[in-house]
Amino acid sequence: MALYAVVPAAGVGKRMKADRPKQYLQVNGQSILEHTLTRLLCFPMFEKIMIAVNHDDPFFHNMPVSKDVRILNCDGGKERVDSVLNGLNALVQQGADVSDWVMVHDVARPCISLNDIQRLYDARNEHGAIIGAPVRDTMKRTDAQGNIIETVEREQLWHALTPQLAPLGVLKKAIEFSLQNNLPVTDEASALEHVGLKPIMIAGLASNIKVTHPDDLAMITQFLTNES
Ligand SMILES: Nc1ccn([C@@H]2O[C@H](COP(=O)(O)OP(=O)(O)OP(=O)(O)O)[C@@H](O)[C@H]2O)c(=O)n1
Ligand SMILES: C[C@](O)(CO)[C@H](O)COP(=O)(O)O
Repeated sequence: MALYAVVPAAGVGKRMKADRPKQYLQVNGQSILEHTLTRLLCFPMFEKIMIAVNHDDPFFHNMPVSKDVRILNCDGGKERVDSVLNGLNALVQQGADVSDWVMVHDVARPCISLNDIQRLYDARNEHGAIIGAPVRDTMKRTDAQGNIIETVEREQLWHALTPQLAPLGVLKKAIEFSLQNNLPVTDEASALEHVGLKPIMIAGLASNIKVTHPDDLAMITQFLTNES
């Protein structure tokens, strides 16, 4: 069975408060999107990489990486889950089979390691598998005013990261079911859980952070500089 990637990249990056969507901010002379796609392209097993971009995206199609033979693109959607579903449907339209494997990876996670991708692929199963990082700190829940309400048990508590893997048809049906039933889907595993599946957690590098807030830029610059 073939392996495909879907890269949700149609967000606007509100929390980054930048002059452009965060995936187009530059780090070491390249946009975050280029860092991420270049890294995914280094994993030879990806048959095709389907990136979901905003319909009016003024940047993507002018980038050399958009011309790579393995890079396909489709329109993103209102929410991340809609962009992912659009990507899955676009892959099927391009000839992917529902029995093929798909990994979904945020464009905003440029520090993904090829080793983590390989380990996720090696863990492939019908329930799905995701890359995560175990929580390291004591976790607190607060009220809206920041008053600590409780300490959250952190045993077996993880940060869900990406990529997240599943059989393409299984994930597509799980997302469609979740949307039809108004169930919350913030990652692929939550959709799989909604249909009773139990994806496996694979411990990955904590450096695989999602660029979300302005202070994340310094961190990924450090990670990407140290790797090069
Ligand atoms: N409608 C959307 C919303 C998000 N994403 C993508 O989903 C990933 C994770 O989402 P997030 O970090 O929340 O990105 P944004 O939605 O851009 O950030 P914000 O919530 O701060 O606006 C990102 O790669 C983003 O581009 C997407 O493809 N389509
Ligand atoms: C999918 C994800 O990266 C898992 O941690 C995360 O949920 C995406 O960010 P969002 O802000 O929830 O869209």
